[in-house]
Amino acid sequence: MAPISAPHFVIFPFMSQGHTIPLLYLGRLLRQRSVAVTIITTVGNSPCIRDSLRDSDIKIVELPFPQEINGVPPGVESTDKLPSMALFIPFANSTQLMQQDFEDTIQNLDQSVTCIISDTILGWTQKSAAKFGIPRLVFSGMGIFSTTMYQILLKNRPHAGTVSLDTPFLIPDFPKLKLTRNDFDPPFCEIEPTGEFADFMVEQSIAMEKSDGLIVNSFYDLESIYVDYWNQKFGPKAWCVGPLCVAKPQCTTAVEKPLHMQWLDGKFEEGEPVLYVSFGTQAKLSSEQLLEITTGLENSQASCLWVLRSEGGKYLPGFEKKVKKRVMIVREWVDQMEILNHKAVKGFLSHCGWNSVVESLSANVPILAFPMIAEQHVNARLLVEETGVGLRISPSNGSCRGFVEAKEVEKMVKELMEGEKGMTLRQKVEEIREAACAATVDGGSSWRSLNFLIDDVCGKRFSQMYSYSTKNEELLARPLGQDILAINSK
Ligand SMILES: O=c1ccn([C@@H]2O[C@H](COP(=O)(O)OP(=O)(O)O[C@H]3O[C@H](CO)[C@@H](O)[C@H](O)[C@H]3O)[C@@H](O)[C@H]2O)c(=O)[nH]1
Repeated sequence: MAPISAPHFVIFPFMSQGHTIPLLYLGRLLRQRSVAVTIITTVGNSPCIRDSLRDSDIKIVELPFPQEINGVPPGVESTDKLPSMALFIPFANSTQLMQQDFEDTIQNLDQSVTCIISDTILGWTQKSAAKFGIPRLVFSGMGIFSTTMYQILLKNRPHAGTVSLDTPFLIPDFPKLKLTRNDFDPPFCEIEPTGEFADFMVEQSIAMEKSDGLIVNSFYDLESIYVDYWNQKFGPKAWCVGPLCVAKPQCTTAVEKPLHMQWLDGKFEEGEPVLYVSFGTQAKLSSEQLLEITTGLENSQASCLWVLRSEGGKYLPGFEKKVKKRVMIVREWVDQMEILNHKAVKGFLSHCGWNSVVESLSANVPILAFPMIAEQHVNARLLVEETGVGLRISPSNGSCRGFVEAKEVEKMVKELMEGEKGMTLRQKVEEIREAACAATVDGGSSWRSLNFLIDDVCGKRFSQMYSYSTKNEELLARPLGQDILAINSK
């Protein structure tokens, strides 16, 4: 009889906070199902990952990050530390130089590899997976609505006849949906996208199509028609296994509450609702835009907790003094989930990065959308027009993309925090939160989807040996018999 061996998934996140954090949660969910997990990362990113997984037995393997990459300062191994997003392509392309080390690692791990889960931006890993005959599942970090819209744009070109970036066009098969080219980030807003970014993304897209599945940090009820559509028209098969943030462990060690959490406690005691403000880890605001936002927040009279690290310190000292009682500015990394789940937080002024979206909805917090880059404008459409869980701040030029004035920020913050529209949103957000919870508990759609995914990758054998449960934290997948055959002997 072959040796007993449980499935072993190798997870290789892209070096970017918004792409890594959800995959660490996924690793935890796989561990809860008795799947062995190895995370591949770089030397520079590993301390952070090790710290975040310190309570877990997930294995972490470090590979050296390529050196002397055109324009990328030495030591920068994560996109949020890039001095400019213009360096994104050299940074992302340089990861291909890790291929040999990655393949050596795959071959030399103690346990044979059942499946590779890697980021869409690490498209080259598809070739490595194919070389060893290992299934590769892709993770892009995006929701399936935006993924589908980008794919429709690429394949069906519904925007081909538009005269301007703001001319609305219909989306085939979705007659109620209208988008503009400005919903898509450059170069995809062009009718014929060209250049190194376009070429790079087409390459990643081809690698995705050759892969064995797409893991989505979402849940079926949130984007059901787009999940079905994707699975019928495109592929690879989308597995909605989120919100992955449900796997975030509770902090059990007694640590002193950070000042901003104490401030939130105080606001809650005063009965003062708080707007949480954060624009994620990648977007950069111009100092002019920052000034409009600060003025708008100040005039709205709302209490705000604003996480603002690198952007425009130039304008903020004065602002901080003026609004000291109502606005708390935090300049370091925060536990965003903890903030969103605080009882005082009643709204989120957000850039609509997908993780922030799912975290906010899971915490029952409606969103005031201020999209900036990447697929965030498309996410904002989903939240505001498709799902009714958000309001949107509109630029003054009538487009969905452009400069936002202070009076618009003020008006929309008031509407979200005190207005009727804000009230209506809250009911819808509550419904979505309930659906998100239902999806992830035992028997829910995401819970089942992850179990089916494991079965699918393991050739249906795993569930015959294990009954899944996420309730027992000690032994979450219960072996039904002792004679477990090798699931993936090489
Ligand atoms: O101080 C902080 C700042 C961020 N976060 C976390 O960092 C993640 C940020 O992710 P996201 O909200 O998606 O923002 P970005 O990092 O900007 O996301 C990039 O990646 C996402 C996933 O692909 C895309 O949806 C976005 O458009 C893209 O900008 C979330 O889990 C946050 O909870 C913290 O915990 N503390």
